[in-house]
Amino acid sequence: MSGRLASDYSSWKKLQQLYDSEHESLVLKELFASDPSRFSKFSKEYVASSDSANTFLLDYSKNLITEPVLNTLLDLVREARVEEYRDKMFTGEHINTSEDRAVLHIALRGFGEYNITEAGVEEVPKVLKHIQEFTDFVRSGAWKGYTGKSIKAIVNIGIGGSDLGPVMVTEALKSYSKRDLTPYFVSNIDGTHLAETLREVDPETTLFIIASKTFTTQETITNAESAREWFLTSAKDPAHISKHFVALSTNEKAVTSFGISKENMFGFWDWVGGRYSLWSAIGLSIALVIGYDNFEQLLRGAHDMDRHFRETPLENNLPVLLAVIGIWYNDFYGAQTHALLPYDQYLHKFADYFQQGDMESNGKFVTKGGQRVNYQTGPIIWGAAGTNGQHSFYQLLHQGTKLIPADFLAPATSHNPLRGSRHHRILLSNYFAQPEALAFGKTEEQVRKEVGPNASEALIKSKVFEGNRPSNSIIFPQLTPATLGSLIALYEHKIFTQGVVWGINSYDQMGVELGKVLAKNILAQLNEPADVKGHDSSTTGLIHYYQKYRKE
Ligand SMILES: O=P(O)(O)OC[C@H]1O[C@@H](O)[C@H](O)[C@@H](O)[C@@H]1O
Repeated sequence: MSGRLASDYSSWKKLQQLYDSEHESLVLKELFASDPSRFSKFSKEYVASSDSANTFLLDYSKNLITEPVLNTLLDLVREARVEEYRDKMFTGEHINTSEDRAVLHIALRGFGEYNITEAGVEEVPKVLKHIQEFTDFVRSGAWKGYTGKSIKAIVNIGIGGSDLGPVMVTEALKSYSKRDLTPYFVSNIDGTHLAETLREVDPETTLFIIASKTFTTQETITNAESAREWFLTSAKDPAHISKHFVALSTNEKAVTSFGISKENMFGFWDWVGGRYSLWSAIGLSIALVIGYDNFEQLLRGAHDMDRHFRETPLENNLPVLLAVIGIWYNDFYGAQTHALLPYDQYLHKFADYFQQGDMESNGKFVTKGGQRVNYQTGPIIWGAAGTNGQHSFYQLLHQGTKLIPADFLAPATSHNPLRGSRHHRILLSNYFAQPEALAFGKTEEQVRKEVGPNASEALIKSKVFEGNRPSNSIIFPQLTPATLGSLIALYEHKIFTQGVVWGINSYDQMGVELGKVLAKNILAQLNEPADVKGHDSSTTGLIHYYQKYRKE
């Protein structure tokens, strides 16, 4: 994160040489055949320091790496001074230089372990206590709505980091949820999102959580105002708002001027990035759904991974290993994307979550020092829960022309062991089979044997799997709050490590601003065709078409 170009590092140049001279010989089938200890060499078991039940295995042996490649990748981490920047993060230095802010989501789950002087850190326990008390109050039924009924539905109104984390985690930990408290998440400014949600809920038993770090985000504030209007149509008296609206924000002034009292506000601080905020007050909906104790387990799981990241030598440091393997494909093999493929229905939002987590953090072409990079930075993150993807896009993973590194994740035990876990065994057989098929493929010779002598050459060629397609596999005993916390933090620190190597600021998001400004300008021009000014002919033509056909 020094602002230097990564391509200037001697280890980067060495990696380029290694790639040029060796990539053709990096063939998984041969690498495995020539080294019976490859799995034990390139896999590691993680055991959380405070909880031995929180454990997982990371198998990275099915990657196009050798020990010299991996060692050089780790040299790159050293040359980029990742450990020094990691320590700066953990001591509260302002590593988000463009905004002059510390990056302290780690302190939200630090349980007082760090000696950080940044303002706000000392208030973390107080906010957690507030979350705990409020959560217990609502879940027990003691918190009553304006007609004296208990809360049955919570509607989180937020977008980006104020939505995706709570959505992903409440889905992931649904088996821990209080089933008579239904969560809804409204993010899109498209009125359909709010309207369809309001059809499902009753104003007398609904709690609205307005989640916005800034409390100025157009989508969230507009949705919140519309929700308040809907609520008051039934409740009439604005005094009832205090029983049905709470806010999660850093902006007390905006919260109170919206009509939510200070007592109903859960605060956090500017050093919590939106996409790293589920550990903060933004996690209130999570705590309401799974209960405070489980929320705390989630934080503890993340804290244990923080400790692993801080204390483990680079060779055994799991976020660092994932990061450097990603860099190898992204910057030397030219891979454009990275797939996250959880074989767990509960994790069906995992890839969506890390789309923001990774792409908003590392989708940047300028270093911290202001130089244009001459290499690729963050990959495109995408994915879906297995086995659904197998019946749609896996064709391209197996036989397409693109290299798509992928992470496969799965629990050994399901929370829903239907028919004596028959479903789960089938699921896991696919989880094991797909990386195997990607890595080792099927040769022309094997195909010929299968199809017999009368098959056409074209048919034979179409059935060949070239293999040599890399992946990581992560397997854990069961998806628990603590394990999920560790897994999320694993990927957060992977993103951190890559950002430092690429020399970019992973903690601002300047790239989302331009569109917001243009939309504001256009919004003021939408009424009259004569007002549409200052655009290119394409944008003007599109707005005129809309004006011709719109109905109010
Ligand atoms: O929580 P807020 O302030 O409403 O912001 C929501 C989102 O707003 C987006 O504009 C940012 O790019 C995200 O990072 C952020 O999470």
